[in-house]
Amino acid sequence: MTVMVKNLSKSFGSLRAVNNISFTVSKGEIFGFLGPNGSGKSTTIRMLCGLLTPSEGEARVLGYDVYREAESIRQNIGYLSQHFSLYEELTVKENMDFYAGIYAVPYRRVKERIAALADWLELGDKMRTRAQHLSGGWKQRLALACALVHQPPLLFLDEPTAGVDPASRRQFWDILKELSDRGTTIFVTTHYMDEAEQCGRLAFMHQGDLIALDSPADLKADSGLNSLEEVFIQFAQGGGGGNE
Ligand SMILES: Nc1ncnc2c1ncn2[C@@H]1O[C@H](COP(=O)(O)OP(=O)(O)OP(=O)(O)O)[C@@H](O)[C@H]1O
Repeated sequence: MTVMVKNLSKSFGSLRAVNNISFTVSKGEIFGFLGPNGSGKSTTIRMLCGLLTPSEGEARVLGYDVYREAESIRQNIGYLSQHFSLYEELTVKENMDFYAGIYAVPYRRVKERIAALADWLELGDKMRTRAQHLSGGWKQRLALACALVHQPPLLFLDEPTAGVDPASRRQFWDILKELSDRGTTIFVTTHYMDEAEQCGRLAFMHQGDLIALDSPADLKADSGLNSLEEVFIQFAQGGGGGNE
């Protein structure tokens, strides 16, 4: 099991941001994590990435315990958020080199690794371009390359396509699908329902609770609604139709 979460909670003072959630994610799955603003998605991701200590419950990521082995989790996962940090003054290649260093990619492997990623993500003719001169879609693609430079078996994406144009978003999802076909597990939050539709399973968060977890097709069938958009709105309004 790539991710195992059992009765996990996080409180900030009297606010219960994540309330007793449980689920598992299997290798190679594209797992969509949905919910309205403030429902606890980022807090959950931060706990699973080893960036925030839970208040209660259990979680293991790639077999590592989130309480005792947070550093191992951070070194072995890929993480990309909407606020991806590229070094604007550095070129595409220098950014990738920098992240290879952060993730301790063995020196003798760095060159081939970067060349393979550049080739696959079609960054080859932009290697000497400074990040600041790239468009939004290309910046995001470079950020993905940086997040993959250590070949993580699990990639966390927190609203990775916010502010990216539709064509680039579609290309980005083609890349995610290819990654998943190769066995990389993808854990992704999004507010775009066309993206949610591409996930194998979707989890819905509502005020810290996990209120539904199923495939897009079964979520629609069980609620009797035609679109994920409608399912989302129903869950967001009252948590109705959940399986708890
Ligand atoms: N460090 C913190 N201290 C206090 N409260 C926090 C902290 N981090 C998050 N919260 C609160 O916890 C709740 C859940 O927030 P979280 O960011 O996990 O939601 P989200 O589902 O990711 O929302 P969004 O879609 O806006 O990113 C919110 O009420 C938020 O204000």
